[in-house]
Amino acid sequence: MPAASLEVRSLSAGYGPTVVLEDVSFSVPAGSRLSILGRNGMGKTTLLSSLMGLTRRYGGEIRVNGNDVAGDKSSERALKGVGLVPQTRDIFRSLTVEENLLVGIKDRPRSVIQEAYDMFPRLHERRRNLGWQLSGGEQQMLSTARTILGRPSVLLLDEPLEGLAPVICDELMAAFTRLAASGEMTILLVEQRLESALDFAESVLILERGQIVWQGSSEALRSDHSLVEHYIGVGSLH
Ligand SMILES: Nc1ncnc2c1ncn2[C@@H]1O[C@H](COP(=O)(O)OP(=O)(O)OP(=O)(O)O)[C@@H](O)[C@H]1O
Repeated sequence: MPAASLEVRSLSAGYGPTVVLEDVSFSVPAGSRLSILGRNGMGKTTLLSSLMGLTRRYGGEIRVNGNDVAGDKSSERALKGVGLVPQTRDIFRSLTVEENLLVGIKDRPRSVIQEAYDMFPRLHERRRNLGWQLSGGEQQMLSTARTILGRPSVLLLDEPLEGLAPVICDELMAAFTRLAASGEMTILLVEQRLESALDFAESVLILERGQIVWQGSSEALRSDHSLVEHYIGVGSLH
C-alpha cells in the first residue's frame, strides 16, 4: 500500500466516561511527517490510540485517503493501512524474534522478513532469541519492524526513543528517516525529545489537555523559543 493522507476532523475521544481529546482537527498529506508534542499527560498517546481505534470515540471523523475509518474496529483499520507501534512495545516475550516478525507479515510470503533484517541488522543477529531476552532498544526495533512488515500506509510511532541509550536513539531515528524518505508511509511521531521531533518532521502539532494549541512547521517552532518554553518547557531547544 502506498502512503495515504490522513485527515482528522473534530475528533473527541477518551476512556469510558472520561473525555481526553476534544475537537481535534488536523491533516497530514500522503507521504509526509508530523511530530506530536506536548507535556506529559496531555493526550499524545490517546491521540495515536484513537487513530488506531483503541479508545472510546465520542465524535468526529478519521479519514485515510478520504475514507472515514472512525467507525471501524482496530483490526479493520490495520487492514486499511493504519499501523501503530505502541509506547509499550508489545512484543511477544515468549516467542523468538523471528516468530514475532512472522506475526507481522499478514498474508505476505515468509521471505519478506528479510526487509526487517535489512532495516535492523541487529534483529538478524538476535533472530533466535526470545522476546524477553532483548534489550529495550532491540524490543523497540522488533516492535517497529513487526508493524512495518504489515506495510502500513499511515504509521503511528509512540515515543519510540523513550528510555533508550543515545546511540540506539540515533540508529532508530536514522531508520525512521529512511522509511520516511521512501515515501511509502505517512508517519506520525510522538516524541518528547524536541530536537529529534523537529529534525524528523516537516510539521508539528502541540497538544495541551487534549486540545491542539499550536500547529505549524517545524522551522516555525524551532525559531520561536517563547512558544517552545510556553508549551513544552524551558531549555527544550539547545
Ligand atoms: N486507560 C485510561 N483510562 C483513563 N484515563 C486515561 C487512560 N490512559 C490515559 N488516561 C488519561 O488521559 C490523559 C492523557 O494521557 P496520555 O497517555 O494520552 O498522555 P500523553 O501526552 O501521551 O502522556 P505521556 O507523555 O506521559 O505518555 C491523562 O490525563 C491520563 O491520565
